[in-house]
Amino acid sequence: MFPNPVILQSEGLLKYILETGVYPREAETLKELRNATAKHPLGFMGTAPDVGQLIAMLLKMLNAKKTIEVGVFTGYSLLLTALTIPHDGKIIAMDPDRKAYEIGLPFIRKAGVEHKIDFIESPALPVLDKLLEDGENEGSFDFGFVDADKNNYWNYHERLMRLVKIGGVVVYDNTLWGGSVALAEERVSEAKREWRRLSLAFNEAISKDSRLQIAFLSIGDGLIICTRLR
Ligand SMILES: C[S@@+](CC[C@H](N)C(=O)[O-])C[C@H]1O[C@@H](n2cnc3c(N)ncnc32)[C@H](O)[C@@H]1O
Repeated sequence: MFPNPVILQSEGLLKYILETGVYPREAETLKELRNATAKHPLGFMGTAPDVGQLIAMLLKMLNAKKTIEVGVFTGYSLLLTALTIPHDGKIIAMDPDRKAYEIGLPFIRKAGVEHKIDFIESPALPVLDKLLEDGENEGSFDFGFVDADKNNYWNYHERLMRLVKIGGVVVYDNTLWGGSVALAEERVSEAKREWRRLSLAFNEAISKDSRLQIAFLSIGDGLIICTRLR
């Protein structure tokens, strides 16, 4: 999500990073999608552009061709992924909110990458289960990005650990939940408490998961990058 309370960096520092190294290199269609999304009633809750830059680098380093996207919204991270993977790459993307996806669709079309996207209008869990029913999908994905409902993060994790190949990467967004994970509960607004609790539980569980190598970062709203080791 973006903009967000910045966790360990001042707003000035983030502004400096974005203006120096992120916005000048951001694809025009991504910029346009981001601006169009700002008019959404919920504002721009898409992936932060600096997180997007990191994701694009990971995708390139992995030579990712087949990816999963859980939580599309208007498609900032989806378009970013589609622009980064090769011409014959494929993204299976899921979100129950088609209306939001349609706000970003003109920019996906303009970028000429729609053919790489299989958008499924549905909550993600049944889609991931369906993919797993076909044994051929197990261990076949290079990359997954999760930016959706917190209460299901661990359910997504269990499934993605089977869908992503050994050596593949899964990235979880919003793992610091506005910095609330580092605050005492009484200092957090009622509205944020439940997802703070879920974030704490998920972060602890993933930190103990011996199947993974992880990098836990304070970029954007908090990011955990996991490599499947076995
Ligand atoms: C923070 S937004 C995703 C932002 C997106 N990555 C981007 O760059 O614009 C979270 C999205 O998760 C979606 N979502 C909520 N529950 C979901 C579920 N059960 N399965 C899949 N997506 C879900 C919401 O509809 C919303 O569009």
